[in-house]
Amino acid sequence: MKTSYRIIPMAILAIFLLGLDQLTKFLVVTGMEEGESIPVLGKYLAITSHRNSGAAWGMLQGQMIFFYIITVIVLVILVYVYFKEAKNNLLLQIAIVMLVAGSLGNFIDRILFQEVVDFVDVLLIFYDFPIFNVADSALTVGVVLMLVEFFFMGKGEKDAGN
Ligand SMILES: CCC[C@@H]1OC(=O)[C@@H](C)C[C@H](C)CCCCC(=O)CCC[C@@H](CC)/C=C/C=C(\COC)CC[C@@H](O)[C@@H](O)C[C@H](O)CNC1=O
Repeated sequence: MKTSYRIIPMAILAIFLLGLDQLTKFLVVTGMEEGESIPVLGKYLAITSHRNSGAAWGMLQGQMIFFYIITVIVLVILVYVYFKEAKNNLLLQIAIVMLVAGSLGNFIDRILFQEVVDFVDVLLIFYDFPIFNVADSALTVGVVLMLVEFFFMGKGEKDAGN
C-alpha cells in the first residue's frame, strides 16, 4: 500500500539529523575550549567552538522567551502543513522534516544552555560567514527545498498557470 505520509522514513530522517546536530555540538562542547579553532581546509573551513545567544547573525541576543515562542509556533505550523499539504509530496515532506529537525536542534540548546553551540566556521571568499551548526544547515536546506517546492513544483506553478 503506497504510504502517503511516509511517517517511518521521515521520522528516521528527523532522528538522524537531530542526533547528528546534538552529537556534533556535544563533541564541540566537551572536546574544545570556547573560542578554540581547528583548521580543516586551510583558512576556508575551520571548526571553531562558538556560542550564540541570538538568532542568525547574532540578532536578538538573549531573547530566549521570544525564541521559545517563535520555535513552538514554527513547529506547530510545520506539523499542520505536513498533514494538510504534504500528503504524497516527498519534496515537501523532506523540506518540513529538515525545518523541524533544525528547529528542535537549536531549541534543545536554548532550553538547556540559553544559547546555541556553533562550530562550522566558513570563510567565503571575501565574507567571513557567521559560524553555524548542523541545525542551521538543516533549516537553510529546508527553506531552500520549501522554496523550490513552492515555485517549481507546487501551488506557484498552478497559480501561474491560471
Ligand atoms: C538558520 C536560521 C537561524 C536559526 O534559526 C532558528 O533556530 C529558528 C528555528 C528559530 C529562530 C529564533 C527564528 C528564525 C529566525 C530567522 C533567521 O534568523 C533568518 C535566517 C535566514 C537564514 C536562511 C534560512 C540564513 C542563514 C544564517 C545562518 C545559517 O547558516 C547556515 C547563520 C547562522 C549563525 O548566525 C548561527 O550563529 C545561528 C545560531 O546557530 C542560531 N540559529 C538560529 O537562530
